Amino acid sequence: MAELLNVQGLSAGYGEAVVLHEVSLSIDPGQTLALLGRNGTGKTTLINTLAGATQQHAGSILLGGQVLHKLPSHERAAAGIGWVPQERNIFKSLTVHENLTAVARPARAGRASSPWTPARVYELFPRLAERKSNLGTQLSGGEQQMLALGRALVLNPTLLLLDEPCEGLAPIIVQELLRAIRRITREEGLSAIIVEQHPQAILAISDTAAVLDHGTVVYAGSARSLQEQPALLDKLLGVAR
Ligand SMILES: Nc1ncnc2c1ncn2[C@@H]1O[C@H](COP(=O)(O)OP(=O)(O)OP(=O)(O)O)[C@@H](O)[C@H]1O
Repeated sequence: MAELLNVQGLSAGYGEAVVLHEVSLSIDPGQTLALLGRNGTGKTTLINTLAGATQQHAGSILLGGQVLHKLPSHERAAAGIGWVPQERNIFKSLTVHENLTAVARPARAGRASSPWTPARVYELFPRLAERKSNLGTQLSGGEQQMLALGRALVLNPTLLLLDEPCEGLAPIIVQELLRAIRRITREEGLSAIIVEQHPQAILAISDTAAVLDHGTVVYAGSARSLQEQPALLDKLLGVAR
């Protein structure tokens, strides 16, 4: 099967500072990759680099065979990247519905599953349907995260980049979001890279995993295998046992 995402020798950072060192990874169509690592190891920098929001020094990024690393961020969205940054970046002065309709774009030709529309986002997150006319400023943290995810979905991407989607949210909302993410990836077959602080929850809904340390990949392999080796996982994440 042809890879969906192929990253080779990626070095990137901020200005002259290099944070990622020769990162290589790949994702097959329909697969979910859990991106793990201690604080400050470069997870957000890798997500932002794929989205075109850092200084890339070396390496290549191909999505479905298309060269991404030479494109500016907005053209990467058009090429199929659905980025949900850590800051969520919703338009706070627009309503929920305006946030969704402002960015919606038709699905690519040849797509197997139904395209994402604002109506399908409301079906995924009934809370957003109830808040349709509310401004972004009037939403809870969980609702903002649902809207940020909905906004990425209506771009009809081929690869979702989710940076700590559950950060700072109440456990009941985390469960709701994880269920939605599982539905999007498992049932709809959308590919995703997910950064999360709670490895077990995210490994359980991922096919593969990559662990970063000091900006380099120190584990790349099956999510289940990592889940079944808690001692290795703790070692890679620097957790004392
Ligand atoms: N805008 C920036 N300018 C300069 N350096 C930055 C910037 N953002 C992050 N860094 C540095 O890059 C390194 C990696 O940070 P990054 O946020 O990618 O890590 P992370 O693994 O996502 O951490 P966390 O789990 O805490 O979010 C850190 O040393 C950080 O200080």
